[in-house]
Amino acid sequence: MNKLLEVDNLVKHFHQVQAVNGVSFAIQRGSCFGLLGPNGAGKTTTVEMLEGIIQPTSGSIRYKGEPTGATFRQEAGIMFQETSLQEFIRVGETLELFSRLYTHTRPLDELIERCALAEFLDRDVRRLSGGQRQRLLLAIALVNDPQIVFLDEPTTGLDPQARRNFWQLVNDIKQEQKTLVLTTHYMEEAYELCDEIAIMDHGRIIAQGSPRALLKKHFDHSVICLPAQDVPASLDLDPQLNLRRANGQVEILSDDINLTIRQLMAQQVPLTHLQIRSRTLEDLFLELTGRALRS
Ligand SMILES: Nc1ncnc2c1ncn2[C@@H]1O[C@H](COP(=O)(O)OP(=O)(O)OP(=O)(O)O)[C@@H](O)[C@H]1O
Repeated sequence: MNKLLEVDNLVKHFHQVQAVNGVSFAIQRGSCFGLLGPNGAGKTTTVEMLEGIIQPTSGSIRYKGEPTGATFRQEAGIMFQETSLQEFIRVGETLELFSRLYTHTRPLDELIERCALAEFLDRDVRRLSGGQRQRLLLAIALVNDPQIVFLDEPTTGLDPQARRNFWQLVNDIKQEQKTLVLTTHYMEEAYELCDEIAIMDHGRIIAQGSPRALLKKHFDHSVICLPAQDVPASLDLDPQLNLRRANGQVEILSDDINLTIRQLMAQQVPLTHLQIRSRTLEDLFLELTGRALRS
């Protein structure tokens, strides 16, 4: 049995707010499954139903083929967005406190090394940087040596370097064959970490698959980027080409780069600053919803 967690037609209504509107998916053992979407899409509500923190209005969740219960609670690790860490205590004491909650735990020394916490063990948890705090929260999620780990927007607010360091940690955990469920606003993060993603909007899944397969299915185009001042408003291109102007740039979606460049040259558009990029998951989101992921 390769499916560790199966979700069928999950719905959650908060009075008149329809936060989650019937989502279904299965998460394979040892994979990283990502839920992506903008603020309010329903990611946290979905994950909190999976974690058992809130009850679904309807729908089912099965872990190892059974409704989630005591086994799931012992075998799941949760990295909360805002775990309220006990104030006035130190990092090492915090880990000890959480490890006492479980019958089966992972050696703390190993966790401390894995999450690079050795230097901060005696530090008050209020004095940690954003990256250090996230590493501590991850260590807490791993304290019971879970088979499935939930990471809810684990890198929100971190600087790019701290984010990349955190990704390395998550990749190390993946190597241990743990199953991961990740929510994120960052398409780059999903591309880097996830084997499969579900893109959510308005409480529904609007696209699902591996990041590469999704890009391949939806896009066989490249994007030609030019400074806006180099591209005259009167430019006459193939009418099927999609051209958009934003932030001082012109972006042209093209499925035939050679032809598009010939058309630009024929109209004396300077190409000194031309750049060509592949389309990203960010573009995919824009295409599917007509909105940018981060507004
Ligand atoms: N306890 C609640 N009571 C009422 N409405 C809620 C509650 N929790 C969430 N919602 C609403 O449900 C919708 C989905 O919220 P949710 O937090 O799941 O989205 P999200 O995709 O996780 O967003 P974010 O990225 O901002 O965390 C939103 O409209 C939100 O306002």
